[in-house]
Amino acid sequence: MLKVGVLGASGRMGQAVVTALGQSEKAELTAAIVRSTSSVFGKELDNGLKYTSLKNINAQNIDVLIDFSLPEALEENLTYALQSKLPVVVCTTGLTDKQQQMLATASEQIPVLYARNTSVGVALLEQLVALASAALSTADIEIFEAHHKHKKDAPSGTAIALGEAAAKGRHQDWSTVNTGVRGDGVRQDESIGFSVMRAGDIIGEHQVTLATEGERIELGHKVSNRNTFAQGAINAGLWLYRQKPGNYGMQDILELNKVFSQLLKQ
Ligand SMILES: NC(=O)C1=CN([C@@H]2O[C@H](COP(=O)(O)OP(=O)(O)OC[C@H]3O[C@@H](n4cnc5c(N)ncnc54)[C@H](OP(=O)(O)O)[C@@H]3O)[C@@H](O)[C@H]2O)C=CC1
Ligand SMILES: O=C(O)C1=N[C@H](C(=O)O)C[C@H](O)C1
Repeated sequence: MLKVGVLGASGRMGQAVVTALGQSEKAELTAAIVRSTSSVFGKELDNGLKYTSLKNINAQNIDVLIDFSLPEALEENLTYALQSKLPVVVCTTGLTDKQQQMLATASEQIPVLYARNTSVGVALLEQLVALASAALSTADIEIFEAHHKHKKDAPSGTAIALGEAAAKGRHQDWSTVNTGVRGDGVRQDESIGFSVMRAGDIIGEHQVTLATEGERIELGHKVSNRNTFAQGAINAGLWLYRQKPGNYGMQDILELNKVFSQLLKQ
């Protein structure tokens, strides 16, 4: 059994991972990690473990860390992973460029998998978007995303990843074409803009539109249960535990790059 430490264990996603681990035959929860100021700190979980903080855990009881906390916690979490030489699956979104650089630097010493969306469907969608963007090289590309009213970052990490995939399909520099959330003004050619909805309990929806005069393609993905993300993160942990230090993504696990390049050769 893979021993998993969950960072941000009290949150919406942390709880989904805790539940999924309780039902897994391949991985188990060995540390439910929260801030020492968390309202659940010290409380007991169903399996008898207590919510604890990084300062109080024993790294010997952990094979891999899964991080579903918030960007504010990234540095402390990564420092712990480095000191303890533990692989870490980072699922937090809204990271700054500097924080993403921290992940790259850490990956020289430990295996790091950064997944802004751990679902299989979004990993595939990224490939489809890159392909469609390359094939319809003059189409206008816009990205819509919808999430629950508690979400803090916008556009979502997934929406940004889809924008990056679209730019990659056209060999464009993302920072040049990224226009952020659309506002006033006429659309500039090649710009990629975002529309954002925050409402109710929407778990996560994304749609990429490629529009030309007279027609448009819409590529989308909807999640109806957080277990989808939780299972993806656990599978990522099971895979990452066997890897050497390096910077990985969901594409590496699913080997989608290989599938697509073989398909395109036919
Ligand atoms: N990659 C993916 O597939 C997905 C990624 N996400 C991302 O995961 C993250 C968490 O989402 P969600 O579960 O909805 O968020 P929640 O707000 O429900 O949970 C956040 C968690 O982080 C903890 N936390 C908050 N602030 C700090 C801090 N300063 N230091 C340490 N821990 C802190 C909270 O603990 P407490 O307050 O108890 O101390 C809580 O456990 C977000 O970035 C979200 O975008 C979400 C879904 C899927
Ligand atoms: O905060 C969320 O809930 C989600 N965040 C991720 C993101 O920002 O892309 C993934 C998912 O869509 C849910």
